[in-house]
Amino acid sequence: MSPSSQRIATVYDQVIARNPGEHEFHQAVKEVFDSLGRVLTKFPEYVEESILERICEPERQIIFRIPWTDDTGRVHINRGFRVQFNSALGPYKGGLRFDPTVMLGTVKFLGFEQIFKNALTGLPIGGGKGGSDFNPKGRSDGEIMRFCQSFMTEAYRHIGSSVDVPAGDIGVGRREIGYLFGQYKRIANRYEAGVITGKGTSWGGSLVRTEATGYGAAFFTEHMLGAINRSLDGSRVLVSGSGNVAFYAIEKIHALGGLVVGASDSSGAVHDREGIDLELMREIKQVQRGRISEYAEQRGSAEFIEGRSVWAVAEKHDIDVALPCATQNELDDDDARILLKAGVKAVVEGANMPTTPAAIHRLREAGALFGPGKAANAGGVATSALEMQQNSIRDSWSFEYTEARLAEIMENIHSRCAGTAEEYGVPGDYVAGANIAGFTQVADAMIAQGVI
Ligand SMILES: NC(=O)C1=CN([C@@H]2O[C@H](COP(=O)(O)OP(=O)(O)OC[C@H]3O[C@@H](n4cnc5c(N)ncnc54)[C@H](O)[C@@H]3O)[C@@H](O)[C@H]2O)C=CC1
Ligand SMILES: O=C(O)CCC(=O)C(=O)O
Repeated sequence: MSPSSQRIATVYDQVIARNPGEHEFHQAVKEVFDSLGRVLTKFPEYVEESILERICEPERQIIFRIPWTDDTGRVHINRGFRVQFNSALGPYKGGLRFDPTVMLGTVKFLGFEQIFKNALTGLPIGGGKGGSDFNPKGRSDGEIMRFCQSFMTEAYRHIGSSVDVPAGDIGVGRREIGYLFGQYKRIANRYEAGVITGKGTSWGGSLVRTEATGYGAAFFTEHMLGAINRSLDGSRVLVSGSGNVAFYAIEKIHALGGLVVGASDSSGAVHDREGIDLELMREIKQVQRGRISEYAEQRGSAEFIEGRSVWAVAEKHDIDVALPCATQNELDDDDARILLKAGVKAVVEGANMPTTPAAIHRLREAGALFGPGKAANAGGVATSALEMQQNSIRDSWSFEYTEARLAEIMENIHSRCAGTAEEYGVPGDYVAGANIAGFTQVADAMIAQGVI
């Protein structure tokens, strides 16, 4: 084992020992560390300055009680988190997730990913993430509002437009951002628009932020396919999920000439041979907040596959491209096998860490392209940073201009990942390219800022 590999193994063992039971955090750290052997050999100062040890330790972790009252008057207690991971490049930036599965390890894995993703955008934002184990499913608007107000009653002390800027993630969309911002404004007694992103466009939000993660993932996919002389035009595509990221990924893939023949939610998947009808999907998922089975009930060309993931559609349909856009570890080794048999050429992560390490290995061994989330889904946070820019100059940009900025940022991320992979002797390895490019930028800034 080389001295660099030895050091990486030692620090990884320390991460496991210091963060027991946080398996998703361990997984995220390992995926980055696996790319860094050559980097540490080339830049011994990263070892001398203990950058690996420092980058795995959040600068600050806040855990708090969230009491709230339901519509019957019953009091509930949830747990809130904000992990302020790394501020070497700018104020902490990253979303909030409201989901019953959220625990400290979840927020740490997401916050860790966010450090490198935010670096790749080329914009001045550090890495952070937050959330709660609150389950918004089935809750009334009033209950959601009271929960968000209680969350912000504690969180407001820790955030600010130059300190830490939250946004949405799973279970947190425009409605929740509104309630969170309203409570911040009330307690802080100032209209500090840049304190949170994903706001409504009439009160400080940026056009394109809603669409940005999905659109960005589609742009990134198009660049990856371009590198092997293919394109989304005419491609048969599967997208998992049917939330914010999935919906707008499907919209842009269709605009670029692809056909998305499957989507899903946590109850199952739909297979639609004629392509997902987004107006029907919008009505069911965004307006009625219903289940995806209702889509199949109302659409003649669609079939509901109960309790299975969307990758099951690849047992019945040839597939060129797959975009996991729902949640972590949702595409495993068996799914990768099914997708490869169906002819998949590229898997691109719209979600954060949705592909298991074994699945990534299988896909890459088989010669399929693999686009990691920290690069492919960075369009959301990048557009959040554009929202912060607009807030600070009290301006709002047109849809066309903002989308053009997003497209340019995604093109730059693609060429940075591809170029870095080439430079380190692993052409086409977007995982290594993204990890090395993000890590070196953050590490250099940490060294420049001293031991803090
Ligand atoms: N919203 C954003 O701007 C960004 C989100 N992401 C990531 O994208 C992913 C999706 O986030 P959003 O679309 O914002 O959340 P969302 O709450 O709008 O949608 C999540 C979707 O995933 C589905 N889902 C959850 N668990 C599932 C499972 N086990 N199997 C199948 N479907 C399942 C839900 O039914 C829902 O359709 C997450 O990993 C998130 O961290 C990444 C970058 C930015
Ligand atoms: O826009 C943001 O700040 C949040 C984006 C996010 O949470 C993510 O990239 O996973």
